Amino acid sequence: MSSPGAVCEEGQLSAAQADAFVGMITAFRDLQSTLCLVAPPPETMTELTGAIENVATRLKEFEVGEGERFARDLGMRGQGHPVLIPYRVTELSETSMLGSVSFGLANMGGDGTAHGGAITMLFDDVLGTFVSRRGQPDSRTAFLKVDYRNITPVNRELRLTASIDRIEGRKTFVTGALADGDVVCAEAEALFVRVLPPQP
Ligand SMILES: CCCCCCCCCCCC(=O)SCCNC(=O)CCNC(=O)[C@H](O)C(C)(C)COP(=O)(O)OP(=O)(O)OC[C@H]1O[C@@H](n2cnc3c(N)ncnc32)[C@H](O)[C@@H]1OP(=O)(O)O
Repeated sequence: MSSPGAVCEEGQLSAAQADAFVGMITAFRDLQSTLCLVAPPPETMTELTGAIENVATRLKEFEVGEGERFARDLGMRGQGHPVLIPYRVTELSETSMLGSVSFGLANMGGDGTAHGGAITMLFDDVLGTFVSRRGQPDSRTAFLKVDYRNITPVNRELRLTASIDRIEGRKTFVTGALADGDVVCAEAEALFVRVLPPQP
């Protein structure tokens, strides 16, 4: 499966490495989504479990230390991580961000709608990355409040916004929203606190 074209700004990977890694992650996401749709016979599941275990065993040959792991290269906005939700940023200023996101079948809770936990994870990642780039690097989520205003459909391009509302010392207060056209799906409010050495 081909990748959608990795965004690797500020990352440490070359374009070729990023494209190949995102291609692998995209194939893995397709596997996760497909697993949510099927009802195979037991012998087929046993056979395929072996195939999946073989892939994991092969990949373990390439384990590296924390600073060298491709999935840690967060310049790829969720694209380069097997569990995070990939999103795109279309406009970025010092205090605001506009982007888009589409939840996949692997993020579904039920009836074609996104799982609430997946929505919260998206906000944590989007707002945390935004704060790190535009507010204060090395910040951690102190609190994250999410209001689920309407159902969030999967397999649909949604509008994603974020803004830094104020910075007080180590504290950055930020808000975000997810919308399907004119319908607000969810809103988030969060505080990120810059950690002090020797905090990990
Ligand atoms: C380029 C891409 C890069 C990479 C970008 C990375 C993107 C990924 C983002 C993911 C982010 C995460 O998920 S991070 C993982 C989830 N979060 C965590 O694990 C954090 C666990 N908690 C902690 O480590 C700690 O509690 C901290 C660091 C948040 C705060 O501890 P601290 O440093 O000792 O600070 P502390 O004195 O307690 O608080 C400092 C100030 O914040 C306030 N404060 C602290 N917690 C709260 C709170 N829950 N609600 C209200 N206010 C709070 C205090 O009142 C105080 O205000 P005042 O008295 O000064 O006024």
